[in-house]
Amino acid sequence: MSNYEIAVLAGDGIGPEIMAEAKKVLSAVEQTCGLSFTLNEYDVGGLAIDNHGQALPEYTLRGCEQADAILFGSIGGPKWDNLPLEQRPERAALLTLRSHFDLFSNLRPAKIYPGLEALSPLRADIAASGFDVLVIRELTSGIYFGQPKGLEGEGEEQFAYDTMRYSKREIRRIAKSAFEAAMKRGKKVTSVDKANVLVCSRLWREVTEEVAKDYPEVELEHIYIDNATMQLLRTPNEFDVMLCSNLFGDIISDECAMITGSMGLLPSASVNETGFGMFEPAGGSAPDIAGKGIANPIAQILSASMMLRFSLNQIEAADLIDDAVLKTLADGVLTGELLSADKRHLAKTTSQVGDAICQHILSSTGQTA
Ligand SMILES: NC(=O)c1ccc[n+]([C@@H]2O[C@H](COP(=O)([O-])OP(=O)(O)OC[C@H]3O[C@@H](n4cnc5c(N)ncnc54)[C@H](O)[C@@H]3O)[C@@H](O)[C@H]2O)c1
Ligand SMILES: CC(C)[C@H](C(=O)O)[C@@H](O)C(=O)O
Ligand SMILES: [Mg+2]
Repeated sequence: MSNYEIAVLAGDGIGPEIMAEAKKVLSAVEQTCGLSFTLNEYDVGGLAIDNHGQALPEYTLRGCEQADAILFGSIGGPKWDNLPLEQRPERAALLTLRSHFDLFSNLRPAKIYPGLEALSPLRADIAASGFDVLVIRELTSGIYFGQPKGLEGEGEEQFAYDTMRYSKREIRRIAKSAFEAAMKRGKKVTSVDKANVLVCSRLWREVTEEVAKDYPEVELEHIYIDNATMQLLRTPNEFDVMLCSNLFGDIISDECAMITGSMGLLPSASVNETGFGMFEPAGGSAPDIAGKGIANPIAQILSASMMLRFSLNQIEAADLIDDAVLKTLADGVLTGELLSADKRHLAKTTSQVGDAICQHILSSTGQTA
């Protein structure tokens, strides 16, 4: 029997609530697929600041290094918002983990699920035309990681700046990820940039064009970021794979999440060149709903599925989870944010949605919870 060591970093806000459901799902997968998971839990983020004085304690980092994969919840929240940037959970833990493991390739698949078309803010006839986009976001460079400088100057002349930088090597490897993904999907890459203004974007275009030559079957188109945000709403089914730099991918993926109906539906995989990865919802710790048992656990559960698919090569188990999620949504077992105001009294809790997904997994082999 294959046994996998998973570093589980639930984090803050809704993190522990939705992680509890992903753990249940992994347990259902153990019972049905003959796999075994050792889930090692570590503090991270604000919780780790409170418990250990730093957002990414040494024991957490070592635990991640020893694991086969990292399952991450979400971090941050108002309690830690006033810390200096370099100590905040987002920078000190999340960005450090991404950089430490060189998790440059971030996959964020977004689609409108059957039966949930009415949830999309897209116009009904446009939503009916379909939406199934894979955002490929460069995750370890760009403006997030350019040399940060302290404040300089005085008074009204005081200034701050962040530096956007990209090397050809960094652009080439993320572009390859996008073309490889497009080969398995709709054979189209839309590269998002701001090449009418930014030097980094000019280089981005040049290198992307070079990479495209190795993939003659894949159509490459370029689009400016501002236009991309608009066309996503106007002609969403024109997109297949969207290749984005770090900041543009952050913004585009939140827009894609909302087109599907909820931030709570968007999973993500962040992988390096060896296939090692960290898997986490694209959304955050959602302080506005934390502690109420109403967060949607699906993004976290689908992130566990991406972990099985992309890092552990357990395709059958991943398919089983994805299928169980589809069935649960089709059954109308939905958290409140997926329901219109007049139907909100029918909302299920985080835990009820997790249970329903487990039930579908177990019943696939005739077991019951
Ligand atoms: N990967 C991460 O850990 C991560 C990602 C994004 C933001 N953050 C952090 O999270 C904190 C809150 O950020 P924010 O409010 O800008 O973004 P957010 O993604 O936490 O929340 C945005 C909106 O989406 C909703 N939402 C998010 N996840 C949901 C879910 N599973 N189910 C239902 N609704 C959901 C929230 O209720 C909120 O209305 C900040 O500290 C931010 O830096 C962390
Ligand atoms: C929390 C923040 C640093 C992070 C990012 O910007 O990458 C988040 O928004 C995301 O999308 O994963
Ligand atoms: Mg984001």
